[in-house]
Amino acid sequence: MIEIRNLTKMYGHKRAVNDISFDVKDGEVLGFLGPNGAGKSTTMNMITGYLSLTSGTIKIDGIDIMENPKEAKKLIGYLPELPPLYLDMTVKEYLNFVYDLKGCKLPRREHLAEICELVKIQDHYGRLIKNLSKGYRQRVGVAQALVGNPKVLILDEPTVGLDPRQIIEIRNLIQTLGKSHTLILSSHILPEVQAVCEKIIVISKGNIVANDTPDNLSHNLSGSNKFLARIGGDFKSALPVLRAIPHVKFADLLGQKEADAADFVIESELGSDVRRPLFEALAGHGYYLLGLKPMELSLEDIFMQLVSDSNELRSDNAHEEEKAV
Ligand SMILES: Nc1ncnc2c1ncn2[C@@H]1O[C@H](COP(=O)(O)OP(=O)(O)OP(=O)(O)O)[C@@H](O)[C@H]1O
Repeated sequence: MIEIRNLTKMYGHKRAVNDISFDVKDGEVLGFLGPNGAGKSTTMNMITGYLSLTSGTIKIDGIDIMENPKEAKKLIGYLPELPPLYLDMTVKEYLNFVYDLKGCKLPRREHLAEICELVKIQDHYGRLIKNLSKGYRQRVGVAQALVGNPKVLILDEPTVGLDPRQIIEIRNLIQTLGKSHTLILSSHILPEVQAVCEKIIVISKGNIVANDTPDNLSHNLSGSNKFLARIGGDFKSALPVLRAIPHVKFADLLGQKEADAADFVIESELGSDVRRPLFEALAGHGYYLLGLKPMELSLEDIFMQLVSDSNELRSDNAHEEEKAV
């Protein structure tokens, strides 16, 4: 649905987005993640046609945003970081205004009523936007993005500045919208992306440093399979048993959590599944496997690792460039 090739944006001499390429499939919910200043908003603004490209191409459903901006923009609903609301309008006036602005051809009353029901603002339809809470204003921002029934929704930091309850409500709304749209969610809040996205792209200093599912990111970067096992019985001599299991590369005692049980960390080689041999070995030696859970890296850990790796890479390149000069 979205095809991005070799996209670059320069602000004068500053390279804000550096030769990035990625696809978003029809119906996919993509998290676009990165620290402040990474180039997220710049990328979103280029995809939505608000900002010109320095080089590269962006196609929405096969339509080139630069060659045919009007047709491409019809396919996109955009909620920028600062929603373009007119505070002195009522919700009704504002959504009708957006409807006219977009040249929407759908039956006006039914279409707007449907949107208000979906984002749950029907009870505030006649109220001035300036009198609404931040959470409700954000819903109005989402509503304007939905006018015209676009196939693609792009939401830039939709929960920034909201209180915890409002954040949960907007996240639930994003989840609902993700079922019927191709959606890009830009954020620097990891749990948010993890909660709603099937795929994650991490951008740092204008470069893509990861493009994968949340599970794969966590799995691949940890470089091994780590488990936390609670073992019952005479656990004091369990370590040699664990270490003798084929493909276990590390095992150690973490601590005693129950009267006759202890927790062990077990790390196996990547690509091997030691859960069954583990069970058999323990049972064979008279131990009880009381619990087994994966200890994958959190997205938080991964994010820090990716962003710092990309910084190291950049400073290496900078040294190389200095040497070349
Ligand atoms: N109009 C502009 N002129 C010059 N530099 C800009 C302009 N807009 C953004 N930048 C710079 O480009 C880089 C990318 O900015 P961008 O706003 O896309 O990042 P971001 O990932 O969206 O960050 P944030 O989460 O803080 O909004 C930053 O270094 C920023 O300072």
